[in-house]
Amino acid sequence: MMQLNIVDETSPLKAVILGTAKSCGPVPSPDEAYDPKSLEHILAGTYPKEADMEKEMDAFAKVFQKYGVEVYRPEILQNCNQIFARDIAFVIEDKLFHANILPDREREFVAIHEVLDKIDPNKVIRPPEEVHIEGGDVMPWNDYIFIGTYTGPDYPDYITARTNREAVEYIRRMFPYKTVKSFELRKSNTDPKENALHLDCCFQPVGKDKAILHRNGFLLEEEYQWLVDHFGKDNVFEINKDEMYQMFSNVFSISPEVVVSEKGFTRLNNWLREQGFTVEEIPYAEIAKQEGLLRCSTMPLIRE
Ligand SMILES: NC(=O)NCCC[C@H](N)C(=O)O
Repeated sequence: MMQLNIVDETSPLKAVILGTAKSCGPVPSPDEAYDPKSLEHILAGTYPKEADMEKEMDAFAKVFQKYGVEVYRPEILQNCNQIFARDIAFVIEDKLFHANILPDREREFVAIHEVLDKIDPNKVIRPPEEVHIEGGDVMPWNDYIFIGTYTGPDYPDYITARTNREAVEYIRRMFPYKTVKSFELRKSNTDPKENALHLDCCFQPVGKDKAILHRNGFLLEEEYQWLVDHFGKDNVFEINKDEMYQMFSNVFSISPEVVVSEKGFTRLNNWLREQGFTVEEIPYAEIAKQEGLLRCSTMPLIRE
């Protein structure tokens, strides 16, 4: 049996699911897109090619190999985009939650059966139907659980709003001894620069006490300010609109000292190195065209 353990975003990684770009299907039609950045590239004729994305994911897998991380891959489903393993499930402490994801993406979950078979069935939990939640919005951070949400009355109009009020209440009920802190995110179905698709598209902790953050991703100034105060202004790397669009906040921590990042994120990578991090740079700009990057492509199972 696999003993799951995730209580933060950065402790040394032991086991992870990494998505796959294999057999991800033809270029979607504009009405099949479920995020504005994919839509932009579909319309411009620049949607990423499977072979290019596979190369990027291979580079990511090699970094895991270098650090001795056990990597699981989903079973390949025909013509199914399975790159973003993050959203289909998430682990908090020793439990794996089966996300109530956008219906367009539900098919992706069954493909991780190799991992599910190794987990005590009592530790695999499916929230009730009214709880909409995706792993990109969920971040355990020691005594806290951070959750990105959108609770406006027009929630049903946004295909980019994936985690609702019921989800925040549900996680509070499941973890009464943790502080569940929710953040209202800015949503747009059409403009990727005005859309924080998930919390990890505008914020992520790195190391033990630092964070990458984008103010405009948050709808409420006081919630953004809470994060600045929590980490301390000097520990926050503020990114601009274009950097959020490039997915600067979606790097991935292998440990408190090692961060995997995109090779073109020069300003961020320099800052990380100045702070003492080892930065493992890989190419990931093709996958970035689908409004997801490195954190989105992983689903951590065990951190030490
Ligand atoms: N955690 C994430 O932000 N995941 C990225 C998911 C991108 C995918 N195109 C989606 O819209 O679901």
